[in-house]
Amino acid sequence: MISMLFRVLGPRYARPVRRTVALMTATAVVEGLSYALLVPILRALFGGAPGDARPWLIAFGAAVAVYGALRYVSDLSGFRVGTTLLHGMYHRLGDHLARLPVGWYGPRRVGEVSVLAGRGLLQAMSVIAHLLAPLVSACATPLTIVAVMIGFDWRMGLAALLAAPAVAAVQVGTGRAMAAADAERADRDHEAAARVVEYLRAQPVLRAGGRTAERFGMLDDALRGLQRASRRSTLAALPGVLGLTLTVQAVFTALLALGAYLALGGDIGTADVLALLVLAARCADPLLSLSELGGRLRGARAELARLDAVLRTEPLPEPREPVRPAHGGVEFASVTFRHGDRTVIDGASLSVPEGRRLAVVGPSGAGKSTLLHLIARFYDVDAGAVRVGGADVRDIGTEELMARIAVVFQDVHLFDGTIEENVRLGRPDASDAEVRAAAGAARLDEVVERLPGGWAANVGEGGELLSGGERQRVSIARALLKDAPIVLLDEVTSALDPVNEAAVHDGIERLVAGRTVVMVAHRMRTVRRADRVVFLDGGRIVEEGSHDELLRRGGRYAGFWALSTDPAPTGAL
Ligand SMILES: Nc1ncnc2c1ncn2[C@@H]1O[C@H](COP(=O)(O)OP(=O)(O)OP(=O)(O)O)[C@@H](O)[C@H]1O
Repeated sequence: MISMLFRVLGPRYARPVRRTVALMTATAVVEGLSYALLVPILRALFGGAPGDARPWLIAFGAAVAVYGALRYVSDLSGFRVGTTLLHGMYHRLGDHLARLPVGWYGPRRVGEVSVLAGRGLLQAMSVIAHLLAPLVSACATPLTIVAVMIGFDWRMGLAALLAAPAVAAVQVGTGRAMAAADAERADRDHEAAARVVEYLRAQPVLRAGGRTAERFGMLDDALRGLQRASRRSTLAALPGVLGLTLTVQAVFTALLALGAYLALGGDIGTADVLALLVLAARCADPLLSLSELGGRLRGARAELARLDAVLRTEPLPEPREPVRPAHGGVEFASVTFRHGDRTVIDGASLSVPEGRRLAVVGPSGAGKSTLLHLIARFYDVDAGAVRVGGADVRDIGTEELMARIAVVFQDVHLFDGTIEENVRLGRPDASDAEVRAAAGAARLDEVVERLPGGWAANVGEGGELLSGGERQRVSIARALLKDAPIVLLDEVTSALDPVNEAAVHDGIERLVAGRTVVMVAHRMRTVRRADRVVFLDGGRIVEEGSHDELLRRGGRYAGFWALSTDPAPTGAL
């Protein structure tokens, strides 16, 4: 666990943690040594010379004061390192998430990562802020006490030392026995948290479906699963707690018996036995606290493992010697791409010369959006190559590639800020006039005029205060502002109202003018804008040509349009 902790922390934070652990160990040792002074004190008090106890009592007071000061400093250091780490880890996780391939962000990931970044990170980092000091103390203080006992009487000391392997064995056994129950509980916990997020997000759909009073079955199941897993994990912990208590008591009883035996044999004085037993009793508390600490540590370890898994997910490799694309053309050379076992793009080859437009058409699930994602290198291909400007996208630096590509996808995400801030994301250093011009070209200015607050109007979380068509206009304005030579367009499938439809159409016309365009087209009107069309089915390009050629050929493409335009009125396309 310690190596996982240091790996998660990274080299920058490992050193302050090591320093804090050293300070905590020193504190625990001083605590143990201060207890050691009880032996001469008790010896003097019960050995018939109580006056001899005075200097030892003063030394004990001084040792307790040193311990108190060290404890304060080490607790403060643990707390400070914990909070600094928490802050640092948020940044580390955030930076790492920003470098992960966009394709990594599947629908489940959002719930998972939000739980991890919130509660998970807190729990993982609580190891340092709250668990490290008691853990170090629970191990180092008893060991120091045992070392002192060996110094006073090796037989009693060695007998006490036997507790160490016994306690370690119980702890390791409990950890192993609990591993499955703990992992299940942590999984259920994450599942339930993700379902709560899903339930909240699904409110509009549930209400529209009239399921307001009804409970969300999947959430109920997840919560029931969590309850069962928690019960199993609590029950699984019981033998460990009991085992630890019995072990500690057994060792203490053995020490008591050994002390009595030695005292009766005259090998050791009664006062010494009493003093050593008091020392042994001081070991019991920290040892018994191990069972509670163990449970909390296991919980933190599960979160640490999740954090470790995310941090170990490799970002797409950056090229060592990046290549600059020579032009704005796009090419697929025998590209195969799989999602898990499933081949989503199967040996696709195509070419879009600079300034030309390619429409991608095909049934749902054919792989159309994936084709666009591969151009923007959301994922790396499994075979073949995707080239932009003649260069393999894997050989182009991410920034360079992103600078050449503007995307307008169906699900537009807006940040909770003003319209202007959202448009400016396309090119953060654009002048106000450029932002206004792009917004005008996307007919976003009409939306701005209507909104109270105008340009400063807030769009709400995810752009919820704007309609779907209005959000599309923001996305088009962003792409226009970016002024990239290649445009990837995934056409909105849902119907827009006539005003928005016309505005989005106008905006897209301006956006695609003079650029290389690859667009997923769902409407005949969009396809007509393209120079060439590929018809994709099951990840394969089954037909390719101009719209008119393909219609004349009477193949899959012609059949597809016949089917999708009938019985819908052709005017809608
Ligand atoms: N993250 C993912 N993990 C696993 N499979 C995925 C993932 N994303 C997409 N797929 C699968 O890949 C296939 C192609 O998906 P894609 O979105 O490219 O199709 P599409 O032609 O754009 O569909 P539509 O027109 O319905 O949007 C689908 O069967 C989809 O289920």
